[in-house]
Amino acid sequence: MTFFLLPISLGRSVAHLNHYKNIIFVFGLAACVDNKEGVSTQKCSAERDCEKKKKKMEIGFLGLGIMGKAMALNLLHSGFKVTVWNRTLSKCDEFVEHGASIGETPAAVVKKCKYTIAMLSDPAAALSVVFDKDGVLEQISKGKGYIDMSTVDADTSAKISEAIVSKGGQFLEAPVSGSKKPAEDGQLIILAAGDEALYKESLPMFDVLGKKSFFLGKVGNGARMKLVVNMIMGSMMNAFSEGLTLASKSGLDPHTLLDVLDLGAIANPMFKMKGPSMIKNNYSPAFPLKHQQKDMRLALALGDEHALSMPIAAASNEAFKKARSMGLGDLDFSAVYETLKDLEH
Ligand SMILES: NC(=O)C1=CN([C@@H]2O[C@H](COP(=O)(O)OP(=O)(O)OC[C@H]3O[C@@H](n4cnc5c(N)ncnc54)[C@H](OP(=O)(O)O)[C@@H]3O)[C@@H](O)[C@H]2O)C=CC1
Ligand SMILES: O=CCCC(=O)O
Repeated sequence: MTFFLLPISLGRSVAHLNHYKNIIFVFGLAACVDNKEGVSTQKCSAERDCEKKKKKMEIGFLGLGIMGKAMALNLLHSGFKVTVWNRTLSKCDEFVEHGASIGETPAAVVKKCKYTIAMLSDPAAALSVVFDKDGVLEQISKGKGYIDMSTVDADTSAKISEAIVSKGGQFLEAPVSGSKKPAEDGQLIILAAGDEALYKESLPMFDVLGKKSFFLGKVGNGARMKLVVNMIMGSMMNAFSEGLTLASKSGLDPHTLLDVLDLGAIANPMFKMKGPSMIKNNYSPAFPLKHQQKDMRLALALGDEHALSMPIAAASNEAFKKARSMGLGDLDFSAVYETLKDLEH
């Protein structure tokens, strides 16, 4: 632990508090705590050095959707210099008032920045941003790193990695666990794999974006881990929806079901957070259902590779597909609950 004097600053917004999330106040002294697999803000000998390091890091950010927006804002509020790009370019404008620059194309962003992060919807988007005209590949070169944090399959990640490395660049996949709120609060769980040197260089950024980073080895392992986690999550959401529906059909109060669940062995943050809004039919999107169905599909493809029978995941995928066919793809993935109500009529 490194101790240093810190001026006490109160009354900041949550985003600004994110700077200090690794800092514990002890009688006017503060300690940088290592909570990131052996690496964290303690790498800097003092907060002053961390700030200098951040200001020197020119970071590109591609994809300002639900997750990308929160992540790019956290980087900006933590003192990084950030250049943003989004396919719908007008979404970049609001970032300028937070100190960001705008890049006209992915290539322009990579040209300007030593490190570029991408947070895009799916494999097609991740490939397009790299390989299409004005894409990342046109400007990636030795000394530049590309960090794809989108949820994609291992093959997509490998294709991108090979292309980046063939141009002399470094590649890291780093999908995340955690949704809109953890992204806003800098509390994501980062599942990185690929170039280990780039992983280590990325830790000052990951310290801002997440609460824990894992380095999982070769390219593809981050994607695989993420798909396994989301396959479990999607299956749980379907079991939960069936439980809520069965409780209602049986004349039980679904709120009481939530209370019972929360006290027992299967209590979990997802039931606790999503349950009350599901009961109110509120599906304001944190994790869009279309992305959850994409993840189920990709996880099932991973199961195919290993001839693994996954009947629960397969049934859950069908439910998410049905929800998409009902026009619910842009709502939160908890809207899969609606498919059961549809069956009631
Ligand atoms: N939301 C969540 O809770 C979580 C999401 N994820 C994953 O993170 C990624 C982003 O998710 P999220 O932010 O929710 O998604 P959004 O749908 O909110 O944003 C998707 C982003 O991808 C861009 N995009 C889509 N298609 C293309 C394309 N062909 N070319 C270039 N850009 C494209 C969109 O641009 P445009 O604005 O122009 O449409 C937008 O910036 C996904 O892979 C998702 O699975 C991971 C953890 C949690
Ligand atoms: O990919 C989305 C994951 C959402 C979550 O972990 O809550």
